[in-house]
Amino acid sequence: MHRFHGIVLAGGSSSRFNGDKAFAIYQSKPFYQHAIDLLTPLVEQVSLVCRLDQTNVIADQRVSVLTDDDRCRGEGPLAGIYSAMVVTDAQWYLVVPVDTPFMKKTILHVLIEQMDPTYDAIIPCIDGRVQPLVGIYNINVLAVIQKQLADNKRSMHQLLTRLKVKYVSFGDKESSCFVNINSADDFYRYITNKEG
Ligand SMILES: Nc1nc2c(ncn2[C@@H]2O[C@H](COP(=O)(O)OP(=O)(O)OP(=O)(O)O)[C@@H](O)[C@H]2O)c(=O)[nH]1
Repeated sequence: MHRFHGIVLAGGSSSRFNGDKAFAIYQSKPFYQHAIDLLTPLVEQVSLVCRLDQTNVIADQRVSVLTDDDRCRGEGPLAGIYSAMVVTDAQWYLVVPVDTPFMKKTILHVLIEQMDPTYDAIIPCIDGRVQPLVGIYNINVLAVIQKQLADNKRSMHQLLTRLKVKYVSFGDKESSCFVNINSADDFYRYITNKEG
């Protein structure tokens, strides 16, 4: 068993985006590569969990490319976390979504510093808003996730109510790191408009 594994969640349907968010380009690099760059120096191994149709396009030697387990394929971020945990062997999992291209290592370092074996998860909060897609989860949560999925409860927030969570607050200054690109409008507002 290794200690620390990274998970990039990339298998969403991008239904609010014009195209596949995983391949959207920011600073000349696809979003999925930003996420891999972020995790690679921090963990022992990285898994990227995506849809079947993405597997031929994702090219990065640094990661294991996985798809969702048959039992929960396409059932949301919880399915992605479950699918990586069930085929890997680690104590802790550092999770990032593919659509937060401004996330910084410094934020993840703060979460790592807060790791504590008496908790199930270490999760950031911005202005009291919980951000469960970026976080550290103990392997203990696998059984809880499995039960949630079996009960058709796919909400990450709902998962957190079942766990012992250490919340880590970040200030306003860091809120830009958590910006989520969901729509073409978000892409224009935060990327095209700024990059010119
Ligand atoms: N592996 C996997 N990842 C997922 C799944 N659903 C969402 N994700 C990822 O989880 C993160 C957050 O998901 P959403 O914001 O809902 O993104 P999305 O589902 O692609 O977008 P919408 O269809 O617009 O909701 C993104 O990084 C997605 O790629 C899934 O079923 N499996």
